[in-house]
Amino acid sequence: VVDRKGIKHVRGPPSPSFLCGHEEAYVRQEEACDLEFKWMREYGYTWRTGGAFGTDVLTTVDPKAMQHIMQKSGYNYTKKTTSFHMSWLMSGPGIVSVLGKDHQRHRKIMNPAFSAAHLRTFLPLFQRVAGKLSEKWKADLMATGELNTMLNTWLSRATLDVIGEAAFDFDYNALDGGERSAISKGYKDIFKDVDYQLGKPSILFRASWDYLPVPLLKVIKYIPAHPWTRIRDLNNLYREYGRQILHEQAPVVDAEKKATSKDIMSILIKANSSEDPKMRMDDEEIIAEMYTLTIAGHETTSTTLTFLLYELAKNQEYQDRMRQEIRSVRAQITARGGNQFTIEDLDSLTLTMNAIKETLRMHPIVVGLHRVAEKDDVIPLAYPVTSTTGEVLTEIPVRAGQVVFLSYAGYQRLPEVWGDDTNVWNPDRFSRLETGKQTNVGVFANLMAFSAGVRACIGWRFSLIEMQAFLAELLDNFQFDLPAEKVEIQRALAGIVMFPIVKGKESLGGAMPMRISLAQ
Ligand code: HEM
Repeated sequence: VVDRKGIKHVRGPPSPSFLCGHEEAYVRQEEACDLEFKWMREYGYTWRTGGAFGTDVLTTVDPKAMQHIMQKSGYNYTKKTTSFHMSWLMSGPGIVSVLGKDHQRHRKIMNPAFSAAHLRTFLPLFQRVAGKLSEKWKADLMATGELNTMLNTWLSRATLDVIGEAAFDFDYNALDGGERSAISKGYKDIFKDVDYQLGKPSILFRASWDYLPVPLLKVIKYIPAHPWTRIRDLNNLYREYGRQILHEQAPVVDAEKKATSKDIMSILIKANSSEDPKMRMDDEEIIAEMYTLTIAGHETTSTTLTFLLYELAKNQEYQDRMRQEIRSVRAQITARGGNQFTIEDLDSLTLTMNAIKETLRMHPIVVGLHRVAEKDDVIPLAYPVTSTTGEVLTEIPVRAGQVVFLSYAGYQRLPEVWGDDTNVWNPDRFSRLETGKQTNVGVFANLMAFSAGVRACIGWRFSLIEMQAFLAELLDNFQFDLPAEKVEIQRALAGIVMFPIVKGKESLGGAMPMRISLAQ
């Protein structure tokens, strides 16, 4: 191994500014991830970009590097201060904002509620909420014949109701727009308000966190200016609800009901009380977990569904085929005297599953993640790159403290892995992919959309079943078309989170106008 100081020998685009590096250009891209798609073509699959304050960031879309960093190195690659502290400001000490041993403790207590067997029990809930959404659309369609609406808003409310009930048996009442939907209003566009189109001062302020002690960072929450007040208000609102929910959840409130409760929080509270007292979560952590589950578990799923239905509106032929497959399985269910899809029925919907995979591939909601090497290390590459001096690099030695950006969006466009048409939404690719030849990464379908390893998405199976159930209900009943008036949808970035907006109407926030009618 050649010992080197830093990664200066790795090629990459020249840094436009010592202070901000490429960070400003990255967050201000018009179309999410166009920059890395360009750099991948120019420099190969691993390159160097500029971070803030003259630092170098190793950026990669290489599957072997991802497998090494996220899957094989345990906690040796940690989160950047800006990212875990931002989560802390939003949610408090929940699973997304704690590190190392604390993270292990949280994860252990949360895992039982996310077992494959337990998640199956949520299917009737997913179907009930999808059915409710369906009824609402049908009622509107009775009056108008055609519904021109913001699809993302409806789906976001539906997935919020789902996560409320699944996570802590709580009715957010978002689909009905009821009183408790204060929280749903509080969440609306939170990522956009906090992270969208950051200017230089915000970028530098956040980058400075890497150099400050964590106790000092805690006072950021008291800064009386946007976006910190916005975060604080939501956090306060949430803590109020959290305490109320925790009280409603306490075993003393209704011991009989609690014994049979299957929501995530009940299982978590049971797992917590059977832990060694030193390892237990306290109330503050449990409330933070509720907030975390709500924020991690609703817009991610609803935005993925939004992009999927957008692609179906553009690909009518696939939409028809998907609907036919759903209806033919539904006919079998009726023939056997049933009235709802079972998990096995949903799994038999190959076209639906392929559409979900393809949407996660093309439109990953979390476009990539930063990690920091805790120790000196050597990162192996599946696709060697050429150094500034013309050497072929098959691995990259890094020093402790090196920041790495893993672009999931970039990896998921590699022609070597996914085929030549990677910029086209083509779900049928998943029926012909030879997965045996690929480097094994991620938790599902070799995608990185749910990340990988010790901090992979805990809710990926939950999300898949939820999406399958919603699609079976919605495609059976409705036809999705682009609006009659042409609008341009852009993929906007808030930090590393992607969401759709209408070009020229950015002030609307997340938006996906859609024309919905009854399916023939
Ligand atoms: C399509 C939907 C989803 C996508 C694309 C997604 C993606 C991700 C990604 C990329 C991470 C890693 C974040 C990081 O390391 O900073 C993550 C973590 C997480 N996700 Fe998801 N997620 C989805 C749905 C859900 C759902 C439905 C839930 C809950 C029911 C959930 C709960 C979580 C939690 C708690 C974490 C933190 C895990 C940890 O740090 O140990 N997610 N998710």
